[in-house]
Amino acid sequence: MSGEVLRADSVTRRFGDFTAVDSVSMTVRPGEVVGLLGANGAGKTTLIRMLLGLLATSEGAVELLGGPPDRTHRARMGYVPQNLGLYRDLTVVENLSFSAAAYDAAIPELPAALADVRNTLVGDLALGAQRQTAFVVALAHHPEVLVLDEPTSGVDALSRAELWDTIRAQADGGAGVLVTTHYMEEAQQCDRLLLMAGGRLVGSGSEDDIIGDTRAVAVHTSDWARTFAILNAADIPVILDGRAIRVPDTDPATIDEALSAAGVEAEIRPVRATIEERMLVLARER
Ligand SMILES: Nc1ncnc2c1ncn2[C@@H]1O[C@H](COP(=O)(O)OP(=O)(O)OP(=O)(O)O)[C@@H](O)[C@H]1O
Repeated sequence: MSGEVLRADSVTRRFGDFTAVDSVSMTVRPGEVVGLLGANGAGKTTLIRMLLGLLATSEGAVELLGGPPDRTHRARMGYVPQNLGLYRDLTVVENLSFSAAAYDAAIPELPAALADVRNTLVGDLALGAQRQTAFVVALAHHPEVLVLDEPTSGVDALSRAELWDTIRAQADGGAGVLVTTHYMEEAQQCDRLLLMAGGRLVGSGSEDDIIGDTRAVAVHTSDWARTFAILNAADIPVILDGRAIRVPDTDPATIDEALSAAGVEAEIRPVRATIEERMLVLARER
C-alpha cells in the first residue's frame, strides 16, 4: 500500500452542468483523523462517495487502500453515511448480526447504552442511539479505513464525547479516519483539516492554517438585539452567538459608522476569526 488509505488526485464530479466537486486532491494516512469541513452543499458527501467507489468520478482518480475502490475493499472499510445505512425494520442486534455475517466477523459486544434496546427496531430508536448503532456496525469488522459523514449530528454532548473517544481509539489502532462535522470543537480534535467550499478544496492543515489571516470584529453592547438588526440591515455579515455579536472580514470603521449613525454605543474590538467565520466569508465570496 502507498501509505495512504484514501487518496484523490484532481477529482471532479459533475451532475449535468453543475460541478459538485472541482479538482480536489487529498489523502488520509493510517493512524490519522482528518476532518472534512464545509458548508451545506460544499461537496463533502460527493467526494466521500467517490473515494469509496460508490459514485464514479467525472475526472481524476481515487484510491482506496492503495488501489481503485472495488467490492473487495468492503470488508476493510467502515462507512457511516448521513442516513446511517441501517435497516430500520430490523432490531439493533439483527442489524449487527446481518453485518457480522456479511463480513464474516464476530458479533461485537454492545455498549451499555445500547444493551437495553438490543431488541428494539432501529426505526423506533432515538437518533442518538441509531447513530451509536451505526458506529458499532461500522467498527465491528475492525476496518482499516473509517469514513464518517456527520457522525455526531443530533447526538447529545455526552454521547458525542464518547463517539469521539471511539474515533480516536480507531486511529490509535492504525485506522485512517475521514470525518465530516459541523461542530467546530470537533474539528479541533482532528489531526488535520480539509475545508471545502463550492466543490473546491480551499484550505488544509491546522485550524490556524484554515483561518489564515481572516479577521473578525467583536461588538460588545447592552443593546445587542438592535445592534444585530442594524448591522444585518446594512448587509454586514453579522453573527449572533448567544448575546455576543461578531462580524467577520469587515473593517471596524464600517461597523462603527453604522452603529454611530443609529446612536448605538458599543465597544468594537478586532479579533482573530474562527473557522466558522472563515467559512462564512468563503460562502459570501461565492
Ligand atoms: N445526485 C445528484 N444530482 C445532482 N446534484 C447533486 C447530486 N448529489 C449532490 N448534488 C449537489 O452537489 C452539491 C454538493 O452536495 P454534497 O451532498 O456533496 O454536499 P455536502 O458538502 O455533503 O453538504 P451537506 O453538509 O449538506 O451534506 C449540492 O449542491 C448538491 O445539491
